[in-house]
Amino acid sequence: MGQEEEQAEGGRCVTGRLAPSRQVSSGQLGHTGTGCSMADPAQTQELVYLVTGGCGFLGEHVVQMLLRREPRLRELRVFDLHLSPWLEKLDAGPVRVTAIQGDVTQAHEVEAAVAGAHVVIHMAGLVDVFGRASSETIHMVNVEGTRNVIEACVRWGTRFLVYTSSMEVVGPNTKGHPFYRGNEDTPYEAVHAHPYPCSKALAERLVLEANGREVRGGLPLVTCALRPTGIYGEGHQIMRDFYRQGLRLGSRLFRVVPASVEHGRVYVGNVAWMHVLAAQELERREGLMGGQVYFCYDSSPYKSYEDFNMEFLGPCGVRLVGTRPVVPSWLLVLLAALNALLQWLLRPLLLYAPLLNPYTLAMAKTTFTVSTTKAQQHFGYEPLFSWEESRRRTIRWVQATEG
Ligand SMILES: NC(=O)C1=CN([C@@H]2O[C@H](COP(=O)(O)OP(=O)(O)OC[C@H]3O[C@@H](n4cnc5c(N)ncnc54)[C@H](O)[C@@H]3O)[C@@H](O)[C@H]2O)C=CC1
Ligand SMILES: C[C@H](CCCC(C)(C)O)[C@H]1CC[C@H]2[C@@H]3[C@H](O)CC4=CC(=O)CC[C@]4(C)[C@H]3CC[C@]12C
Repeated sequence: MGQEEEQAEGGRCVTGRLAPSRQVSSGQLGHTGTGCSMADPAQTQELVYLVTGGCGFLGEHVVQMLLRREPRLRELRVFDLHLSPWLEKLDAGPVRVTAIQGDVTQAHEVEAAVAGAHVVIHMAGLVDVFGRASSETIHMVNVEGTRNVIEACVRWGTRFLVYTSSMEVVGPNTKGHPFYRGNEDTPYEAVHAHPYPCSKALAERLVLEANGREVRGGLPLVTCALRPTGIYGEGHQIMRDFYRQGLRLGSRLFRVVPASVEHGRVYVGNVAWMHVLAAQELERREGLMGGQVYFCYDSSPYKSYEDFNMEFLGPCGVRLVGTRPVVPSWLLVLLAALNALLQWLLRPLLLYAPLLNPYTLAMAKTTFTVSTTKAQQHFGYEPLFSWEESRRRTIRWVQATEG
């Protein structure tokens, strides 16, 4: 198992919004040392990568991972609706980092960012299961945004596209059927009603169907989709919310779903590593990997959502009250429905978006775990971070969030 270096500091980054018809304008980072970069000077640095959604929770880890683990990187374009301040502190070594503020729903902005890129990792999206955004907005960003990325690849001759999909493309379904230690071939009735899983399923289909399309220059586009289960780790907003809630409730949280319901969870560093590896290997193994889906997995234990969170919140002083749910199931269903009603009633006045709603309750109550080795077999993926290391890093981050 790898022991990744701490995040690098230093260097500077030129940021700027692209003019619609211009190609990417970029700034050369100061060459202030190699930092964490794994770049081997003997290897030619020729590749241009684009990461959409590169300033999000997962995106930040992917950007850092690419800088450390892709020695052929010449330029890294980070495309996001909101650029983060940490971009300015990146130590990119000899790699040029170009920050692009842009919107995936705007085809011309996507085109300008893709032009000249060899590989695109597309993870920009609206991750919303709490009713913050309308279903139309979710569709526009997640589906039409993905369509724009594909069309831009075709137009500019970009051959390799890795899409961040989700376990939600499969389930849990609206009937609450368990998916127990399933793999990519396990039969499951995938029925979606919520806008988020619907959008991820549609976008994933677009990406997989685009595999083999002829891009500018006559060569085929090679695509694959990675399906993380619930990601955790440094930067995970929902974990932070639970921690704050626990502190507000006197360092306690109350068990609301049975401990027997298991959830697949995966460490953000391993999801990032899997993206980098998939992107690197697509070229060499296009026949095998093109058009394929892969669950993201590692050695994190199977537990209920609440028990899993306690692996990190427990050492930070929060305890989980109850070996069984402290609230009867019917009452929880009622509260979730009440929250949905309140959200609807209050919408003209304010945004009411609590963690509990009928959809999140259904998710929390349904077992969904994966057990697969497909990524290992197809492109040699092994988790970079052990469970112990993932846990240690996450605890340290939770402790620091309230510090
Ligand atoms: N967080 C999780 O547990 C899981 C996430 N995923 C997927 O991973 C990807 C990344 O998710 P997270 O990092 O968790 O979410 P995030 O919300 O932290 O990151 C998404 C990024 O996309 C950007 N973005 C949103 N709309 C955009 C637009 N119109 N144009 C350009 N950029 C835009 C956001 O500014 C943000 O930086 C998403 O595609 C999500 O569906 C999949 C499975 C699990
Ligand atoms: C917020 C839920 C837990 C709270 C339940 C309550 C209020 C009863 O205590 C989370 C339970 C399962 C989570 C989802 C799951 O990990 C899969 C996901 C995949 C994605 O692609 C995006 C995130 C998410 C939908 C994740 C969101 C939070 C939960 C619903």
